[in-house]
Amino acid sequence: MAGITYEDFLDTSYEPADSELVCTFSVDPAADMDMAAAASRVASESSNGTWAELQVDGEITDLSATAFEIDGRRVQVAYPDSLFEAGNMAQILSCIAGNIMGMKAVDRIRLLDCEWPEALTASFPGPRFGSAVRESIFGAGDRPITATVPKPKVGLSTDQHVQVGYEAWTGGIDLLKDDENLTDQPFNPFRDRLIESFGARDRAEAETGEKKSYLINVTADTNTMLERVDMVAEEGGEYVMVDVITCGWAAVQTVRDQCEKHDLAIHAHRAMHAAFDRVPNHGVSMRVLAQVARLCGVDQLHTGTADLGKLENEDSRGINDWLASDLHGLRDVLPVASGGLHPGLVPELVDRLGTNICIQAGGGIHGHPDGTHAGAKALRQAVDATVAGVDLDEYAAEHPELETAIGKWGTETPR
Ligand SMILES: O=C(O)[C@H](O)COP(=O)(O)O
Ligand SMILES: [Mg+2]
Repeated sequence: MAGITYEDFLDTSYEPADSELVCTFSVDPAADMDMAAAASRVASESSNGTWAELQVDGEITDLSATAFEIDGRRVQVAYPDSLFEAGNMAQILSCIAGNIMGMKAVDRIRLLDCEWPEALTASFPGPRFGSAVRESIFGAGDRPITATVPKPKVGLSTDQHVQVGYEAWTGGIDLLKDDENLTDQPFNPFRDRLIESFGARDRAEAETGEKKSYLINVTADTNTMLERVDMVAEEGGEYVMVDVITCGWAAVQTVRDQCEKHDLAIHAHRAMHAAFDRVPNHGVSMRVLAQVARLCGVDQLHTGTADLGKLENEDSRGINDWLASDLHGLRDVLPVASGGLHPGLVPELVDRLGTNICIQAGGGIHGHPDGTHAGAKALRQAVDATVAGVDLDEYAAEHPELETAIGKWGTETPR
């Protein structure tokens, strides 16, 4: 490294090797810095450089990254394979989305996209099931699967929560889901909720003849999560739910290993993703967070509602397409559209995102004027009509629950 300066990390004639991880950034240099200097500092600080010219005795492995493309504010950097510890997502992110995010050489920097090389990809398990859950668990054929999260998101007692789940299941919903901030609070303890919900699930299955399942939120410190994963398996579940951003990717990787032992699928809620991806031109894009989630092995991931719901989202369609695309043989991930959805939005949602999705509604079911059971029926009716290619108003004329939902919310996008 002796005598190496920032400029040595910039080479616009460089062609990345297939084995390298290529990252695309948006870079706004600091006011007193030109783009070439900022780009070389990005490559330097995220691989083996620092602010000073280093004096190192003897030979060391050259793990320098190379900024090889600058196009406007778009900068591409190639990282040598040997910079990374195989299968260690925390270490990878500490390189490509680490110190550079706060470096004074840039005003703003956003990691937009990654091209994952084969060997690094193969060091991760990827999803155990992916979108195959739609068919293998629910036999859903061409239709999106549906989920609901009881509201209010916290405060319902176990009995109340379970009753809401039962009414939703028997109304036609496939999946009951915990909300992101419901785990094991005294008003609704995890173990009681798990056992009583599975009892209600069994009754709902017997009553409807349909498969029903439950996304119970195991999010906690990692050891506790592993105990909860074991508990879900022992009691006969198919899934666990994890708040993947707040608990961190290392924990997700550990949960993924435990789920492999029990044949459980992972539903990934993305609460706090917007802290990374909402500010323009800074942070880590949802596209990259989704890539990381797929590598770490979640089966279902919240990726937004294609601008139809209550939450801001980045390019749901593009992210979903990436989750379905080939990634050196890794399984795909089922996208979950959630946040402010209701029956009237279903046709447009399916038009924008297709049917290989999970449609989830909380308020759009439990806010139905006739209650949860009617709300669940209305959502399922909207899905069935959409998949059959029948106009929603026409279908509603024969289905009073849907008619009431459309009468209340129409096709409006909530805030
Ligand atoms: O966790 C979620 O995705 C939200 O709780 C969905 O709730 P909403 O449908 O009421 O917006
Ligand atoms: Mg929620």
